[in-house]
Amino acid sequence: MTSRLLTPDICIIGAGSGGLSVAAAAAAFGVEVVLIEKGRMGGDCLNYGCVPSKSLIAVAALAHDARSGRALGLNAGEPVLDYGLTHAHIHDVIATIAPHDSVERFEALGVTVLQDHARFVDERTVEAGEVRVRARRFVIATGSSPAVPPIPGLDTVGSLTNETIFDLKTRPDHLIIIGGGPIGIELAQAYRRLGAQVSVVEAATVLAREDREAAAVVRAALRDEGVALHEATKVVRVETDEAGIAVIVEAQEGEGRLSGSHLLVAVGRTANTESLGLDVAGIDHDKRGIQVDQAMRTSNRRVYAIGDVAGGLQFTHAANYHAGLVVRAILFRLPIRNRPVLVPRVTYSDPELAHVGLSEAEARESHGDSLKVLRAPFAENDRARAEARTEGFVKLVADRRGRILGATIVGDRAGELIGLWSLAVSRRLKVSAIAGLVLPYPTLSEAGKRAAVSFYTDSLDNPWVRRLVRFLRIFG
Ligand SMILES: Cc1cc2nc3c(=O)[nH]c(=O)nc-3n(C[C@H](O)[C@H](O)[C@H](O)COP(=O)(O)OP(=O)(O)OC[C@H]3O[C@@H](n4cnc5c(N)ncnc54)[C@H](O)[C@@H]3O)c2cc1C
Ligand SMILES: NC(=O)c1ccc[n+]([C@@H]2O[C@H](COP(=O)([O-])OP(=O)(O)OC[C@H]3O[C@@H](n4cnc5c(N)ncnc54)[C@H](O)[C@@H]3O)[C@@H](O)[C@H]2O)c1
Repeated sequence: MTSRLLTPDICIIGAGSGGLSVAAAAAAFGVEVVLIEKGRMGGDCLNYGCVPSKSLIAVAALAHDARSGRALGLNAGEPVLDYGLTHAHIHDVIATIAPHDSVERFEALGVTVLQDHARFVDERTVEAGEVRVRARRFVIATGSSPAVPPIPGLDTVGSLTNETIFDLKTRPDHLIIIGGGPIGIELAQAYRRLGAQVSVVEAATVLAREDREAAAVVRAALRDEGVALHEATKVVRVETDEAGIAVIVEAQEGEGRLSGSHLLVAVGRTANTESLGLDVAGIDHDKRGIQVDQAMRTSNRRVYAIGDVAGGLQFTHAANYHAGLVVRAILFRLPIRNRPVLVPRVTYSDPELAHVGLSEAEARESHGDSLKVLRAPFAENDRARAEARTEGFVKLVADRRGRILGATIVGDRAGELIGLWSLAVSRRLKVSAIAGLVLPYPTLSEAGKRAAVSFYTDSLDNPWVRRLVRFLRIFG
């Protein structure tokens, strides 16, 4: 077999969130780029992740709003679901975005797109089908796949993952979900709101990576809506039964059995490192993914790894952030440093749970007792009251001088509210910057300002401040 040799400046493996961002930016600067994708352009986020899940969540939110209007005097009746149309909506949204990530668009930008499986054959050559690519730099952006836990019976019952659940054309009657991370929780609430019975089996606690108080608010909302949460529960085995699928579980109370129509496995991700030829290319990797330094460089100095495969944060905007860093390094040879603390995250449950910067626990480790924890509950925010969305709070952590170290928001539209705090953390702002902001009334963002203002609450009782105010009165 004769193979064609390409010698671009940059070769990117994987056309998902990370790879496409590198390709688009490099092509915009007129750099020669080869992009290799073995599956669907757009990767997980577009096809099996963010986009379909948020489209489903949007329909579920409409159903929930229709029901919750009753308490406010608006009875729209019980919503009637046509899941066929919900399925169509999900895939219409994917189809609307797909041209932006398509082979056609990238070729029009000047990128050579190869639709094949890529693997390294030596330290500076990648093979994709009949093409060999020798590039000045390589960027591995191969993402991750759903992890498969070693649960007896799992391979025989026909379970779902994020790669298959959005293809269902009918709504599950009883969806059992193994795993209470962001995937499990977002989809549990969505299917429950669409009328399914939903049970979540979680080995530890739901949303365990999040602030405990904030996760408790989401947990309470899910329970209120009728999601059955089984925490600290181990899956012993799964088998088929007359309902469809049975999950045998073990908790402190003893063994139990959950019977459902469908089973979703959402227990984390496995980095896509297999069959990439990493060892022949001298690229170190382990169970978490490809090992990179702070500059996203692998043990092979020609090769960078970004996004889910790089073993750190697994978010679309994290992959985009990594992409921006490596473009700066490869094109302009600028020094770069990956700073995960700047990357916000949002779980799109309702209420949403958003976070950026240090958590309270992390900040306490580095700042000890001098740490200031500032809070404002949405129950005291007028817009939240008007909209009957008073659950949740804003929590800030600041050092003793008021520098903002981190923010957690749980509540309605928390994902939209976290942007301001991302700016505060990345620009090392002090609470005074936010306390001095003029914000429109009535908005949810005022809760954040209120938390910032509370930094000064102590000074209201401070005798020196009071004395100063009395003294200044002398001047008329
Ligand atoms: C259900 C779900 C919901 C999510 N929701 C959100 C969300 O709301 N917000 C958010 O920020 N993140 C979300 N994520 C995470 C987000 O999807 C990922 O973090 C993001 O897609 C990672 O981008 P990436 O470029 O690293 O990988 P991907 O987007 O997965 O792209 C990797 C690409 O590489 C290709 N590839 C792999 N191996 C090879 C090879 N050898 N040769 C050629 N091509 C290869 C794959 O086919 C794939 O297209 C969600 C994930 C899931 C599963
Ligand atoms: N809104 C978002 O940005 C968003 C949404 C979905 C996914 N994601 C990304 O995708 C990643 C993967 O999500 P995920 O929810 O699959 O993973 P996760 O690792 O965040 O959570 C998996 C959960 O499954 C539990 N678990 C593991 N094995 C189990 C078992 N055998 N039985 C019961 N429980 C078990 C773990 O304790 C954990 O709580 C996330 O970490 C996130 O980075 C992001």
